[in-house]
Amino acid sequence: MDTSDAMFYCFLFFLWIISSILVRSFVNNRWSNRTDTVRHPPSPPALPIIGHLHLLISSNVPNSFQTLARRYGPLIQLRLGTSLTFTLVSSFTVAKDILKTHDSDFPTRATVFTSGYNIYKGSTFINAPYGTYWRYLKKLCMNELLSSSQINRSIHIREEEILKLLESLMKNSKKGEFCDLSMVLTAMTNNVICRMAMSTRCSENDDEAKEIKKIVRDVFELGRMLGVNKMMGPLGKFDIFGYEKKLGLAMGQFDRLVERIMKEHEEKEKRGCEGEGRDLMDIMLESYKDTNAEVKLTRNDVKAFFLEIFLAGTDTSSVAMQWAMAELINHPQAFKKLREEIDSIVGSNRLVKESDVPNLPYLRATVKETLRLHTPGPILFRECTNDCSINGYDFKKSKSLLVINSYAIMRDPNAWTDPDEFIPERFLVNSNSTENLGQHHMEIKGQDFRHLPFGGGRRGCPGASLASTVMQATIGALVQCFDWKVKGGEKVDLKSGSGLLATAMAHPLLCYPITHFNPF
Ligand code: HEM
Repeated sequence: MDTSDAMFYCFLFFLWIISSILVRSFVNNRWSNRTDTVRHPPSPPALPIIGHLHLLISSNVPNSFQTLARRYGPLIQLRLGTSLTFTLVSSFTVAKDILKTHDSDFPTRATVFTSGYNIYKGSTFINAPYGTYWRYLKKLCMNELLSSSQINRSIHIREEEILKLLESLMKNSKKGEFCDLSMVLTAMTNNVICRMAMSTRCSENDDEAKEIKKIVRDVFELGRMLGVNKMMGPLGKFDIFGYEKKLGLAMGQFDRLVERIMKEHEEKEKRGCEGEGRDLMDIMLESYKDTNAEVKLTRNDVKAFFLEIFLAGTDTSSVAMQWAMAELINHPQAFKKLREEIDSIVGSNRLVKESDVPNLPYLRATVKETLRLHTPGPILFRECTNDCSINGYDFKKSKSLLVINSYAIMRDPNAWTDPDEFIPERFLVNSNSTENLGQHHMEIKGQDFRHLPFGGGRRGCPGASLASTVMQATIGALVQCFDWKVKGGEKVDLKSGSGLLATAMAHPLLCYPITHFNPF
C-alpha cells in the first residue's frame, strides 16, 4: 500500500468511526433485543463499534480472510460496523453445499459491497436478483452471446488480435526494447471483447476500443471507491470525494458512445450489411426488437449489459494472463516443458492455434494452475432467499449474506498439496503418462469445488469458456514465439495488489521479449 492509499484508508476509517458513533444509539436496540434462537456460525473477537471492519482495511482482503479462517474455522460470522453481518466461507465442502446442494437457496448475488450507483437504474445483469429478467439474460448468454458457436464464429478476431500483439512484441524484440506486458495484454483483451461485442475496431473510428477501455476503467475504479464509501455509514453518503458525480460523468460518456454504436448497428441492419459478422450487439438488438420475447428489453438494459460485460470480461482475462507469464518466467522448467509440448504438436513452421489446444494438456494445465493461484475473482457473494441450514447453522431469507473466499479454497492445504506453489502438473490427467506426477496429481472431473476461479452454481461465470480460450491461445503464442528476460532482475516480483478485490500484480510486468520463433 503506498502512502496516499494509507492516508486515504485512515481518513475513511476515521470517517467511519464518527458516523458509526452517530448511528449507534439508533441501532443498539437491534443487537440488544435479539431474542431469536437462530444458530449463527462462531465469530472471532470483534472491536467495539467497527466489528471486524479493520480486517477489510488491511492489505490483501482475501488473504486476511484466509488467515482468519485458519484460526477460527471454515464458517465464521463477521460484522462490519453496526449493521452489516455476513458469513465467511473458506472450505470447499461448505462451498459445494452452497453452490450445489443449496444453489436454489442462494441464487442472488449480495450487493451490499457494491456502490449501487447506476444511471441505468434497475438495469443490471450481474447484480440482478434471481428472477425472470436475470434468467432471460443468463439464457441469452449461455445459448447465444457467449455460446461455443458464437465463440467459434469469432475465432478470426482472436487470431488477428494475437497476431497484432506478436507484431508489436517483435518490434520490441528487434530494437532490444522492453515491453509492459500488463499494458499490451490489457489492450489485447479489450480489443477482443470490443470487437466481439460491437465490432468497434473495424468501425471507421479506430480509437473507440481505447475510449471504451478508459471509460470502463473509470467506472470500475469509481464504483469501487463508492462501494467503500457506502460501507462508511451515513457520512459516506455525502459523497465528500465527489466519486458519485465523477461516476455519473463516466457513465454518461459510456452512454453516448454506446448509443452511437447501437444506432450504427441499427442502420447497418436496415441496409442489410453483414459487416464483420453477427456480433453481440446484433444479437442483443434482435432480442430488444423481439416483440414476443419473454422479457421486453429496454435500451438501457442493452447498454447496461454491455457495460457489465466489459467490466467483467476485460481486466479479468488480462490480469490472469499477466500472472501466467510471471509464473512461467519464474519457473523456467515449466516454461521449457510448455515450449517443448507446443513444438512437438505444432512443429516449427506455424503459430500455435486455438484448434491445437485440445492436444496441449500442459498448456491447459498451466492456465488452470494460474487461475487457481491468482484468481481474478477471489470472492463470491451470495444472499439467502430461502430459510435453510448449512453445517448446523441457520441462514435466513433476505437477512443472511455469504462471502465465499475462493482464494482461500484454492490455496487450502486440506485440498491441495503445496497449495502456494505453481505446479501445473497437478492438473495433468493422463493415465498413460509415464511421468511421476506424485502427490500433486489431482483429477478434476466436471465441476470440482476445490477449483473455483469462475465461481459456481447458477451465478457462475458465463464467460469462462471465452476467457479460457483467449488465455490458452495467447499464452501458447507468447511461449512459442519469445524467450523472456525480466527488466531489472532475474525474477518477477510476484507481489499482488491490495484491497477487497484487487488481484492484479502490484507492479507492471516489464520484460524484454527475445524472438525464438517469428510467425510473420
Ligand atoms: C479469467 C477471466 C474471468 C474470470 C476469472 C471470471 C470470474 C468470474 C467470477 C468469479 C464470477 C462470479 C461467479 C459467482 O458468483 O459464482 C463471474 C461472473 C460473471 N462473469 Fe466472469 N470471469 C472472467 C471472464 C469473463 C468474461 C470474458 C466475461 C464476458 C465476456 C465474463 C462475464 C461474467 C458475467 C456476466 C458474470 C455474472 C454472471 C451472473 O451473475 O449470472 N467473465 N466471473
